[in-house]
Amino acid sequence: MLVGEDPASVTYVRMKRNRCEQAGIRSRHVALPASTTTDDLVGAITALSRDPEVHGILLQHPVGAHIDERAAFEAIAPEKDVDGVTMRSFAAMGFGLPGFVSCTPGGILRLLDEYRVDLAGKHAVVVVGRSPILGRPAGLLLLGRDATVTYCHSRTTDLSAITREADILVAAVGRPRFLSGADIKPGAVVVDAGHNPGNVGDVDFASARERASLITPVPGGVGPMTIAVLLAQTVEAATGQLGVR
Ligand SMILES: Nc1nc(=O)c2c([nH]1)NC[C@@H]1CN(c3ccc(C(=O)N[C@@H](CCC(=O)O)C(=O)O)cc3)C=[N+]21
Repeated sequence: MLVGEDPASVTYVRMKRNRCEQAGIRSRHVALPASTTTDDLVGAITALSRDPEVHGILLQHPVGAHIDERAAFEAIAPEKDVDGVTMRSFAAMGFGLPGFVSCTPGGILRLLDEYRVDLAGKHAVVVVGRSPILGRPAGLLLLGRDATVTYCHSRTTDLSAITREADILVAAVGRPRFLSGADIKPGAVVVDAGHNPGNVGDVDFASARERASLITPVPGGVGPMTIAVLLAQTVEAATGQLGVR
């Protein structure tokens, strides 16, 4: 689902739908005009929430500034919240209870697990931007795995001094090449969750790879994991709703 015509958003929606198709999951793209109001959007999502043919709903963030995005997210039925964006999903994740997680943070954890990155007791620094579905939930998931979590942001004093203490550094700022080798502790694991125009991450890969023991590239790092988690949670939602498990 899409509000407005931001070209990056259009690309992401297309990628997600392609991957659904490859996985045999039918997808419906509900493109709404830029003039859509909060009421229109909540109405459209409520209809999908009630539609028994639909098992998962993703509202592509960000929506236009004139729209109450939170109200729109909350119109997603909890059992269809495959992107983990509702307050209920967020709270469950924060409490370490089962439920759908935000796809990018979920993908980051899957990636770290796959590469056997030890999290317990490690200092994880998450540099957050303005996305409600990325940095904050990523920190909560890391906390749930017993990492010592520090959140940094654009107003953090001496950011680099903190990132240089990170065993695991998650960049989720949304600013191209915001972090580089000088901000990284030698041997750190660097996760670049940034997606900026032109497929540029939040980390300057060339200098960062000199210091990091493991580092995710952009493209080909976190992005495909986001989509993998989306598909996995959609299958889980469908099997749950169809009672086939
Ligand atoms: N409610 C919501 N949930 C999201 O998960 C969400 C969203 N809104 N809004 C937009 C961002 C962006 N996003 C991406 C997912 C995959 C790639 C991805 O797979 N990228 C490829 C790039 C492929 C290419 O263009 O070459 C890669 O990193 O390798 C990128 C970006 C999900 N988002």
